[in-house]
Amino acid sequence: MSDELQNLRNNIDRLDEEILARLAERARSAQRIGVIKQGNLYRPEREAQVLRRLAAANPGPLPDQAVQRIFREIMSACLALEHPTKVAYLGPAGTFSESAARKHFGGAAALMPTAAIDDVFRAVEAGNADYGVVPVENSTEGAVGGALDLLLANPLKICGEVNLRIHQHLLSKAEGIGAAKRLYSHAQSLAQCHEWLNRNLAHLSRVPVASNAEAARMASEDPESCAIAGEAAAELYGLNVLAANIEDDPNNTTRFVVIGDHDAGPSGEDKTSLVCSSLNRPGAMHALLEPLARHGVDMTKLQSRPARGGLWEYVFYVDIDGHREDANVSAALQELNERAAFVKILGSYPVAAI
Ligand SMILES: C=C(O[C@@H]1C=C(C(=O)O)C=C[C@H]1O)C(=O)O
Repeated sequence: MSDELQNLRNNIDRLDEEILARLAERARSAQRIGVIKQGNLYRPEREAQVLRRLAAANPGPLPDQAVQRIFREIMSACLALEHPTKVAYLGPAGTFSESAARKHFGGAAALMPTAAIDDVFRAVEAGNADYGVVPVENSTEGAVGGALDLLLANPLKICGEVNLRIHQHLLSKAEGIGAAKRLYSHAQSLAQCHEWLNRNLAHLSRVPVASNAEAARMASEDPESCAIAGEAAAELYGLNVLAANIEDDPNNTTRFVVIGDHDAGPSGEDKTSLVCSSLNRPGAMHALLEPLARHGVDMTKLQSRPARGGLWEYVFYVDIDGHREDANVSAALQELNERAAFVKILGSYPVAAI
């Protein structure tokens, strides 16, 4: 081995020991904070601030995202010293919801798969999980209506958001597509790859199933089939990737929200989500949203859903920039409240840091 190589490795060994000693010191500080806080240690706003500060201070050559992923894991491990955070998600193992939960809570969290989205809400409400992660919208396919309805009906709060780039792969137990007779996937995933499928596999019958992880499981038992699912499902079920990244939109992204029994404190870069309905008279919708513009509050999402119980009546899901405790947001929300037939604040939370 050359002297230079040996020297560099010696240097890395010494640095690793320094990093390890500092990690231990950091973990002890987090433990002491746990004693002072007594109770729930997790603070989404503080974690977002840590990740943003480190990205801003990053001297390179590691990219900001790599630095943030490393520190996400450090915080996850520090938090687990108290007790591993229990997070419910729409299962089974291998779904994109699982990847979103991992991305947000890190490797030390205890993830709990559930059979349906409403079970995620139930697990958190019953205290069987500390938090839940649910998909709310996809950049190709739009709103996940069921999740929006549950957010309205449920007392839980949104305390975070996760954006996950969704890469879809064509998977099979077989080495090639030649013998395949069926294609399994979730309807959302089939829709996200619609054009690619029409161009490349128009002859194959498409079978929608409960989740893409379930599709991967079925394909693992049936070599005459293939599935569309993500990397996590491919690994879990030992499938070959016959074609990678087959989503039609190269920016295909799903937005998830984190739900818990409280929302988050202000982090300096926040969003607030609410649901409202206007009085049923001309110009009511404009009157409802006008205070936002007047107080300089940016609206980043406006989505309507049919209101349960009234034919052709709608509720509106609104996301705005800022925390509900920020002066301009608080003033705008108070006026909106006076003008609306109904308002529910779903929560304020940090803008996704990674
Ligand atoms: C240590 C704290 O508690 C938790 C652990 C954090 C960390 O390891 O940096 C950050 C926020 C909390 O989720 C804190 O509030 O500062």
